[in-house]
Amino acid sequence: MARIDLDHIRHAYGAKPTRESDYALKEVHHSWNDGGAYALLGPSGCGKTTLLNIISGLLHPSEGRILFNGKDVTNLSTQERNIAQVFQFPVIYDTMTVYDNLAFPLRNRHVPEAEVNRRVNEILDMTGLSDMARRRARGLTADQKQKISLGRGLVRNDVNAILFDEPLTVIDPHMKWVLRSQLKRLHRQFGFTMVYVTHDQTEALTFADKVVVMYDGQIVQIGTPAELFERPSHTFVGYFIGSPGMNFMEARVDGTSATVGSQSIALAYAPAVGGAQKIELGIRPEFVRLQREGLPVRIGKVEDIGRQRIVRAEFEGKPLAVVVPEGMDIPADPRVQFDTSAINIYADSWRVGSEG
Ligand SMILES: Nc1ncnc2c1ncn2[C@@H]1O[C@H](COP(=O)(O)OP(=O)(O)OP(=O)(O)O)[C@@H](O)[C@H]1O
Repeated sequence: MARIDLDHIRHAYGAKPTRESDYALKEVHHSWNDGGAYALLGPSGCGKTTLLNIISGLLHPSEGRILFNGKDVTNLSTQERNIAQVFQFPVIYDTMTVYDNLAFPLRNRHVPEAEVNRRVNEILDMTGLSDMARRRARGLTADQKQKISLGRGLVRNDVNAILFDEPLTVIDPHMKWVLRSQLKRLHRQFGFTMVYVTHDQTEALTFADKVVVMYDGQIVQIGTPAELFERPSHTFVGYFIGSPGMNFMEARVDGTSATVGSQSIALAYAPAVGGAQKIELGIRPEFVRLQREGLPVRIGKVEDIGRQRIVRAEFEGKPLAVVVPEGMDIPADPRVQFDTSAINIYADSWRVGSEG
């Protein structure tokens, strides 16, 4: 397993990039821990696959270096980097049996047959494919084939990293959940360095120790699920993580007080907003309360989503989502209160800490 250093990596698909917007991947400079489980999360086109392909060696970055355990592998092929990959669609040998497909990566490296047998049986068990071990892969369904692909990715224990590119797309929803939990268990057991690309936040948050949120060719935050929820570094993270996402309201800030429209809201700290052009107050719908006391608000639609309700309200002429937990009443003429400790302040889209 390996620690992965991304050293000032940039990538442009076009020949002579001149402007920042020419780069599909803007500067990425990070270290990923040996044995970490990382999810690359972001919308379509944000650069996830580009970054994954740079790590795997399918793509040579326009600029920068990539290191595995301190060794520069930028010019090495995928095979020389010794990594396993699982793609969105199955990559298997149709004419081989399920067993032989799983054994292939091990036999290729001359692993003793007794060890091959032990590891293949473990993977067959994990993927629920034991009953069809002796069948040829050709006749299997798409999700069974994809389970073989996953198994082939997991069967070796000597790889530097395992890279997954939206591997569960073709798997049915229940099996998705099962495989995700098994991946997590395997990770705990064997400590593989895993990088998992997805645009599905549930998938990312349940799989990873660290979620790498990408937006417009940049990594905007690397954090635990709790950090992404409580302290989004960028407004995109606030908006993208959570359902509904964070509320953002344009504000003015003076010391420990923010003003939204004509209302003043107390802050827990004095944010260092400097000369920012746009200042926003961000608060998750879970930390907004509808009570008898507080600031004026207009209630719009109330959506009942089972264990809680989402209230679509208007605060100072701007939309405000509020999550009302089960068993909590909405008063007849409600006013709104913001949980001070849950307020984040953003200057030109980036979260700012306290002054001084
Ligand atoms: N081979 C290519 N040639 C030119 N541009 C490309 C190529 N591959 C990707 N791009 C562009 O680079 C940007 C990043 O694409 P990338 O596939 O890395 O994003 P992604 O986050 O993986 O998206 P998706 O979730 O849709 O796979 C996009 O604007 C895309 O159009």
